[in-house]
Amino acid sequence: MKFIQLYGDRGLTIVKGEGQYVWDINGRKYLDLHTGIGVAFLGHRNKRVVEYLTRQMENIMTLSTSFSTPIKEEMLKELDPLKPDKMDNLILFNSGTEAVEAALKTARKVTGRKKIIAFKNSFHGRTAGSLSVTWNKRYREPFEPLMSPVEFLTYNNIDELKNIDDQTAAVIVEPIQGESGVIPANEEFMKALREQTQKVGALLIADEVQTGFGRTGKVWAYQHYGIVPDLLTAGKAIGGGFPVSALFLPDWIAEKLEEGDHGSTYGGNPLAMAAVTAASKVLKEDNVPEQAHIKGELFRKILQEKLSDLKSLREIRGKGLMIGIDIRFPPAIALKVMQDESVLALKAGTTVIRFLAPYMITQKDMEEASDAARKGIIETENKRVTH
Ligand SMILES: Cc1ncc(COP(=O)(O)O)c(C=O)c1O
Repeated sequence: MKFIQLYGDRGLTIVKGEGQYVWDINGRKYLDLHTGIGVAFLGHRNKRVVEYLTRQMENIMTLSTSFSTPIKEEMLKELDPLKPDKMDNLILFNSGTEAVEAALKTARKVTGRKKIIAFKNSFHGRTAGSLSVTWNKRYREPFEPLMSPVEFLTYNNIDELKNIDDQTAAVIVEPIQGESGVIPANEEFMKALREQTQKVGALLIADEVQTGFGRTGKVWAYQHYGIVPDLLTAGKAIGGGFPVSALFLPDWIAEKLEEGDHGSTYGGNPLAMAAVTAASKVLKEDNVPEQAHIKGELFRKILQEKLSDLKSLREIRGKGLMIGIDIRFPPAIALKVMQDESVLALKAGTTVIRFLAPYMITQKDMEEASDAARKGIIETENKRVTH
């Protein structure tokens, strides 16, 4: 039997992970800034997460949310101080795309409207609903017709926000566009977006599957912008490595959802709840958002120092530990060179090397990663000249 490779094969067999490192089958150690596309933000096999999952496995692993179990209460208690402003309710799913599907359905039900607005270069997932609000035609077009009507506006363009009208159910936005190249929204844009959605009665969905749970230096990235969205989707980091996602919602929206409106067999299973409980504890006890802020600043400074003389460097950007190095060229060669230097990173957009580091990354790790990036970029420049 063959496993279908929907993501490019990196040619490595990984057998172990611990903190910010992974080891391959030959015992070679790598600094992991790929982190399963941002999932292992709390490090591989975070002790607290392993402890909670192990304990939960000894009790009960699977249970429909029709039944209650003590870990649910514990999770709600631990998550409460971290919840997005005014969002006292949550529904659990298993992947980011599912949380987005639920957000879109909820917006339609609550507003009675159909139109969804998204932004150019957005990425929200690859199931039918989330794919319809994902910008990349290469992902979208072979599967059309998808959900409609959907309109794409230019990210960070305030003028175009007037297209959000009283037919609009919701606007979905990434506070920092991740997949398309680590592109932060600017503050005036987010403020104007909040104002316009409020004016016409459209819901504002912050898709924080990649930015959420401390990665950008705040628990939620919208908190950088002095606004509060109506709905928030989270995934990746929130389970400390376990597959789980969430839709957060305020009372006035939650009250309008009825039994049967949505569902998921695995959503809210006891293991996922144990993972979220542990991850929430770690986030608070280790001041993870603050560490991500401080370390992100340091990492960008080191990268600037080591890379700023390179002629292909366009920009080093991001917030906290969500960092993009825009190099004008496709990053494939650079990523391969870095991997050979024992640093795993990933691509974003067409020309960006992306680092999604775990919060326990050290200054030494940052220096090694920056040296590897330098080598990779120089090799890219040389190959582009000679070929
Ligand atoms: C902002 C955003 N939304 C949604 C998704 C989809 O998440 P998943 O791959 O877990 O379905 C991603 C994945 O990268 C993402 O970055």
